[in-house]
Amino acid sequence: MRIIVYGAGAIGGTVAAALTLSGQEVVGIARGAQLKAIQDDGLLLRTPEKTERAKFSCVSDPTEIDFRPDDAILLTMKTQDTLAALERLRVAGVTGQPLFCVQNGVTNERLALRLFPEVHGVTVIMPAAISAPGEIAAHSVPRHGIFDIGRYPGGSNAHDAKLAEALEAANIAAFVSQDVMQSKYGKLILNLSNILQAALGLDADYKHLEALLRAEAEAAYRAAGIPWLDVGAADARRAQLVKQQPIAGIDRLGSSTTQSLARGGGSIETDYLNGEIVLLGRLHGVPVPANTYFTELGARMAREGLKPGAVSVAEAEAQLSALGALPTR
Ligand SMILES: NC(=O)C1=CN([C@@H]2O[C@H](COP(=O)(O)OP(=O)(O)OC[C@H]3O[C@@H](n4cnc5c(N)ncnc54)[C@H](OP(=O)(O)O)[C@@H]3O)[C@@H](O)[C@H]2O)C=CC1
Ligand SMILES: CC(C)(CO)C(=O)C(=O)O
Repeated sequence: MRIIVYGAGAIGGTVAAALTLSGQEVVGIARGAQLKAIQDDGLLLRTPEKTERAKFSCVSDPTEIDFRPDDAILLTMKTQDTLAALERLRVAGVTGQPLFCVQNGVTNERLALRLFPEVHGVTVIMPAAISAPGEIAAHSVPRHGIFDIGRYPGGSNAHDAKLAEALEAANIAAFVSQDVMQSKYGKLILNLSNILQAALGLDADYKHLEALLRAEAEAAYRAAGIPWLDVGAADARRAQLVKQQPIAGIDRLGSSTTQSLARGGGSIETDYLNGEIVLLGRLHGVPVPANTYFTELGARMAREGLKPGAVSVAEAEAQLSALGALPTR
């Protein structure tokens, strides 16, 4: 098996580097400064314990790859970039190869299954960031992360087992799941806070707003009949396998959404995180004003190039009160 990592950023870069360092054949797909850096000198994987350089082949588009029947393709771009990437895979002649959505949210698998038959979901617990072009900071020890892996929409097959084996050899804890979407819906509840941190800042006190977003999500899930699995603090595997630690010389890590706003690339994943709850609310008649407000705020911040922390908690509270999502003070 060869592993194609499409989107060699924070998660894709960690996975591509760790797999390469374990002896696995990897081809990355990247763009911009990240592509140039990887092509020039590989990817530097920095962890709290060590720094290692991984050299693997990296291209700018799937059409540069001569795909083989036993390739496994990992999608590791943010959700707003998935559809364009899937279309490029189709142009490149990918057909029945397994496609793994190593991404947050629950939209990617459905998008992929429209175009490809062998789609798998992966729930990603892996705090990581691009610290500079060609350099990834992976903050978790003793493992780089925990992945739950399963076939979409349910069950599992030999492709899941094979990928899990390769990831385990690369220090990523991998568990084959018979219902991976349950854990992805659980992870989505955690990711509703991404925009809180991104908009209000790393040190803001937004626990009350987090509770609001989660309560709306749980009401929407119940109305839609969607089961979910708690993969937060209640997940006993975390304490053993993913302890987030600082890396000398690297600034404090923010969520993937904070990273997007800090980079200012003009797009954000919030439409597919909090926006998923907005969609469910609209489909099932459940009021979700707080998720709607933060989804629209995320879009505005990306559009206007606002940096993380540009909005105050008081401003967000005032807007939410006006929408009836919070009691008026
Ligand atoms: N970072 C984290 O700690 C975690 C992230 N996740 C999830 O993992 C997924 C990936 O996030 P993350 O790694 O943070 O994102 P990043 O933005 O760090 O990495 C994605 C990379 O893919 C590149 N890319 C996108 N489209 C293409 C394309 N068509 N061709 C080539 N390269 C492309 C992006 O380039 P460009 O920058 O130019 O857009 C970027 O370098 C998301 O769903 C996220 O929510 C899950 C858990 C933790
Ligand atoms: C939950 C969290 C914040 C963990 O890294 C994440 O999934 C993200 O950064 O998107």
